[in-house]
Amino acid sequence: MDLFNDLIDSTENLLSYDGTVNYYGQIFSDEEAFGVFDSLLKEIQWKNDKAVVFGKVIETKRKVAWYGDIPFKYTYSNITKEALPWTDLLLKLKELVELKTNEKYNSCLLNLYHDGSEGMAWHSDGEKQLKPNGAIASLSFGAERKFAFKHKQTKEVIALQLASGSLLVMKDETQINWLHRLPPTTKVKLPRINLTFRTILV
Ligand SMILES: O=C(O)CCC(=O)C(=O)O
Ligand SMILES: [Fe+2]
Repeated sequence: MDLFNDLIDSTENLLSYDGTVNYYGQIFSDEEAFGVFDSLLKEIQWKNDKAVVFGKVIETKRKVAWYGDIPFKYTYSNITKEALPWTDLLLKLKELVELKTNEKYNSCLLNLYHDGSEGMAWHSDGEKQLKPNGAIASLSFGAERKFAFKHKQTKEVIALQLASGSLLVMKDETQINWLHRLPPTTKVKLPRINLTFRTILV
C-alpha cells in the first residue's frame, strides 16, 4: 500500500470546473493488484482493437475486451462490439467499484497496454449509447501510468499518475467539456490493464 494513499482525499474534485474527477488512490494492496492483473490477463478474451481510419480498418497493438449485463452492442471508432457475459472476477470488481463510488454500472471496457509505447489519444467517452453525464469508474492494474485531462475550450491540462490497484471516477459534465488521454512513454516497460465501468442505455 502506498504510504501517501492516506493523504488522498477521494472527495476532492481534480477538475477546477465543468466536470468532476475523483481519485481514490490504491483501493487494492500491491499484492492484491498483482493477483487481479494476472487473473485478468489469463481469463479475459483479449482482442486487438480495430478502428476505421479514412475508411480503412486498422488494428491497434493495444488489446481490448467488452463485458456487460446483456450482449449490448457498443460502437466506437466506427466498430461495433457485442458485450460478453461477466466473469466472476469482473462482477466482484464491479460490485466493489459500485460500493466505493455509490453509482451503478452495467458494462465494462477493458484495455491491455503491453508497455509504455501503447496509450490512448485525446478523446472523451461521450458515445450516444452511454447514459448522459453517467459516471465512468476506472480501475488500473500493473504499470503505473500518467493520465491527463484537457479542457475542450480553455485547453487547461490536469495530469495525475494512476497507481496499480487504483480507482478514478469521471462524472457530471466531464465528458462534455474535457478530453482525456493515456500518453505513450518510453519510460514504462511493463504492461497495464485498465477497466472502465460504464452505464449503457437500454
Ligand atoms: O487506460 C486508461 O486509463 C483510460 C482508457 C480510456 O480512456 C477508455 O477506455 O476510454
Ligand atoms: Fe476514455
